[in-house]
Amino acid sequence: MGRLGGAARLVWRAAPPQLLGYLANTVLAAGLPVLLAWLLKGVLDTLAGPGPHHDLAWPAAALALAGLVTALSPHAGEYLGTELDRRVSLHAQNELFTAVERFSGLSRFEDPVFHDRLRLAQRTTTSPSRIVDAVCGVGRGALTLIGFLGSLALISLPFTAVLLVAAVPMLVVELRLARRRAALQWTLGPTERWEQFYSDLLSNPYAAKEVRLFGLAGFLRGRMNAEQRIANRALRQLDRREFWVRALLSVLSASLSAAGLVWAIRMAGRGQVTVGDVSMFVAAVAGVQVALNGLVGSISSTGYELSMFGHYMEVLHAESDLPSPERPLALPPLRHGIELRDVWFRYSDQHPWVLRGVNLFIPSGRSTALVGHNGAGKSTLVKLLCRFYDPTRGAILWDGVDLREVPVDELRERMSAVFQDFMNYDFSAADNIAVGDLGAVGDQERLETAARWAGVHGTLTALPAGYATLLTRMFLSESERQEPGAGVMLSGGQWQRLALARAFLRTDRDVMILDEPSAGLDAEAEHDVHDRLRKLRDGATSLLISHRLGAVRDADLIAVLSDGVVAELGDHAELLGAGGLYARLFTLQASGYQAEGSAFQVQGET
Ligand SMILES: Nc1ncnc2c1ncn2[C@@H]1O[C@H](COP(=O)(O)OP(=O)(O)OP(=O)(O)O)[C@@H](O)[C@H]1O
Repeated sequence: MGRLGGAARLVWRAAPPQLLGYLANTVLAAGLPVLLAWLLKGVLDTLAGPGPHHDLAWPAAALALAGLVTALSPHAGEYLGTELDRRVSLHAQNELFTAVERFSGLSRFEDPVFHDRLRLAQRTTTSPSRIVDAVCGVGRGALTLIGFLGSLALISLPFTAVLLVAAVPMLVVELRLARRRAALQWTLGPTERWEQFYSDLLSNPYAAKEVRLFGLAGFLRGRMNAEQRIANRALRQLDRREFWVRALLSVLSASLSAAGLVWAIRMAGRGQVTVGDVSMFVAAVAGVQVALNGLVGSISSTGYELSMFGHYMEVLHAESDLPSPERPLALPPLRHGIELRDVWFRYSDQHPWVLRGVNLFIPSGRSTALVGHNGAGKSTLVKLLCRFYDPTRGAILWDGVDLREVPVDELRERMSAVFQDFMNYDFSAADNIAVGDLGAVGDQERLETAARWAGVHGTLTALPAGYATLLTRMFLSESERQEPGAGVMLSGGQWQRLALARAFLRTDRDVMILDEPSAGLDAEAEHDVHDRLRKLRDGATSLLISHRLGAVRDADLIAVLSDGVVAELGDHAELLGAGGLYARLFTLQASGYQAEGSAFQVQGET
């Protein structure tokens, strides 16, 4: 009932006039067949009586009018139903993604169960209008049924009772089938996700290189087909079961009608009922059966749609993945620094520990660097700083205030970041930068300043439409595709610079996080970017992660993450002197630049 109420409220919020129109049409459609049958009986009985038949003009006109409205009503219903669908779908989709926006962390997006639920919830955004449709179908069926049952009962009460009793197993069976179908949709979730994954890989331009070079297409297609076969097998089983059950029920209902018809004809032959009664009987039996079938179908599809709508409601009412503080504290501007106090973290209870008691103070106004082997947990630490997850144990304190005590949006407003796995948006170059701060949309001066900082301004101005050039060819219309230079693909390093420009839009923020900001850049560009970053980080609070140790050596503080803890801490000279992991890695990297007998040395190293 809760889901039914939820669906009804949603439809009412989305399209009140369309809903009222649809309901009115439903009532009309329900009453018309009964009215038609009675009018026809009246006309036939009058005709069968002694003539002349001057009093037939009005019933005939009413019959014609009822016939006309009967003919128009389904079209009106279809139009109103489709319009209702459209409006409800838009409204429901908007509500769904507003709810998804509430999940401020990342864990839900990494949870397959959540993905299955979201996929079904997206698919059921038209469910509310279908539920209304099905409930209307129930109402319409019930009204028609009552009308015809009343009419049939006047002719044969026992036959009416038999028809009604025969409907009970039909209803039970249909409800069970509906429940099975809804359950199957849920069970097939992982299969459908795999299938989607393979089909995306086969058409994704970013995957196309490897798929072609390694000859993966046939392999992926085979796996995709295998998943589809698994789903088809399960669906086919259910379809077969539905077919046999429904065939059996149809035979039952057809036999009943035939028996009734034989009985009515014999009665008329004996002169015990009129011709009009026979016509009424035939119309009523057909009407009752159609109405009963419709009613049972509507009840079962209401059940199915309500089960599916449950996924939508679950997403809508799911708790946020990050608990929000009951009495949030204001986040002060960072004065002293951010402290990680005995931070332990693992992605879930089933995952191993990534951080095992990290203690680190990131001082305000200073540059800190974080280094360590692949998989040491550097990016994880960054994600904790942005509060994409909460520490499993321990706390992160912003000038002594626990990050869990402040509104997460406020925290993120204070940060600027370039992530290791930054996004390439299929937008224009200008919008690709502006997403770093939506306040900069259309502010060409700000965008250009950020692009200059990232050293990408020249590249962007040289594009066919400058900053307005679309950085994709995926969304161009047929005519746009013909234009030379419409939709340009950037190189990896150029994308990296755009990601940097995005972060540079936020230089006024309290903390700047740079996770491998120069990974895709050529040597000159890397040198240039780090030069700029050095200037930018001077006097600002920043955290730089880089495997290029030459780039982190200027940091005021370098932390080495190893085995889930900060194993070494100090500036470049101190860490080199300590002769630990940092010294080993630095020396190893530096040796790569020192060709034997070459005059080239890593800057500052002798
Ligand atoms: N979303 C996730 N779910 C589960 N495990 C994860 C997730 N992200 C990372 N990990 C695991 O956490 C560990 C630390 O990963 P992280 O990305 O933080 O390392 P890193 O130090 O940044 O590595 P790299 O230098 O290669 O970028 C790895 O073992 C990784 O497999």
